[in-house]
Amino acid sequence: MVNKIAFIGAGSMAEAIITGILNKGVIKPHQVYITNKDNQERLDRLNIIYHVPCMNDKKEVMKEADIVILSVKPKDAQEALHSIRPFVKKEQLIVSVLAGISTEFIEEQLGVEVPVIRAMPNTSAAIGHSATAVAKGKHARKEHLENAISLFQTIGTTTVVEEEDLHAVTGLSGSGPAYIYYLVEAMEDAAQQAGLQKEISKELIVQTLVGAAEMLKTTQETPSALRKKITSPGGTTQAGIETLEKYKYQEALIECIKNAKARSVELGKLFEQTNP
Ligand SMILES: NC(=O)C1=CN([C@@H]2O[C@H](COP(=O)(O)OP(=O)(O)OC[C@H]3O[C@@H](n4cnc5c(N)ncnc54)[C@H](OP(=O)(O)O)[C@@H]3O)[C@@H](O)[C@H]2O)C=CC1
Ligand SMILES: O=C(O)[C@@H]1CCC=N1
Repeated sequence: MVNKIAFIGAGSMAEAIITGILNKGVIKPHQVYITNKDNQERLDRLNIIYHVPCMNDKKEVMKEADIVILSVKPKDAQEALHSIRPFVKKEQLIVSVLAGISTEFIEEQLGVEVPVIRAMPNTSAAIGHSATAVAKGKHARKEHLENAISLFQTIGTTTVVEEEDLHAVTGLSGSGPAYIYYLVEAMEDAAQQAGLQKEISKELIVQTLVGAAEMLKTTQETPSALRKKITSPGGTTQAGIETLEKYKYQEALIECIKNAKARSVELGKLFEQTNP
């Protein structure tokens, strides 16, 4: 049973996870402690919205926390880890959502044989629909992995992967929602240019995405088979898809995910270099 969760880092991802876990009701606001670097205004805002204890006191936030969620940017990893190092206990489970940063680095920087789980959720956690992947570090055992899975299960699906695969996962599903929002931005622009009212186009676009996602989830059919059913020879979809082919839409997406993965690898290399 989890009595206390500590968040080190209070940005977008922390807030998405906090919203998701509190909405489920399994964890109560008084069990979630949050700290950041120095942005008091942000802590006050989170306290007002979620009624969670927020403070600029790492010792107090870390004290008796069963799970510590690291949610700072990769560039701030070392400083944040050093700032909690004096308060980390071996019994605590450290869960990192940092892109690119290895469990080995976290273990080294904390200097204790603490169990570390590396996770890659996405911001759909806020509504219970994250696709999260998790991998365990050297000192993490089966029960630690199970605890992390239980936590992330409250905010969506959880998939166990090898740690080396988390770079690819980051490029695919960690960043993934942004690619979809980018697509929607373009669909909204196109709708506006075609003279559709904003409210009307919004409803149509969102339901089109929801419907397509549900079809992928509930039918046994491949995306390609589903696409072909919409594409009448000589029809409108064919005209649309031919335009996407002309602009190398699929190639662009493949390169997008490859580059996001490569950036995750790069972030690890950049920010795992220890400063003396
Ligand atoms: N956003 C997303 O969609 C996803 C993000 N992630 C990962 O989550 C992590 C956080 O990302 P995101 O929430 O977007 O980032 P944000 O910039 O929104 O938040 C970063 C937080 O870290 C805090 N911070 C910085 N330095 C320290 C420190 N030394 N001690 C304590 N807190 C510190 C900041 O505090 P202050 O404001 O005071 O500077 C801020 O609250 C990243 O590593 C990212 O790779 C993973 C999956 C998805
Ligand atoms: O852009 C980033 O680096 C983070 C990691 C996954 C999503 N956002």
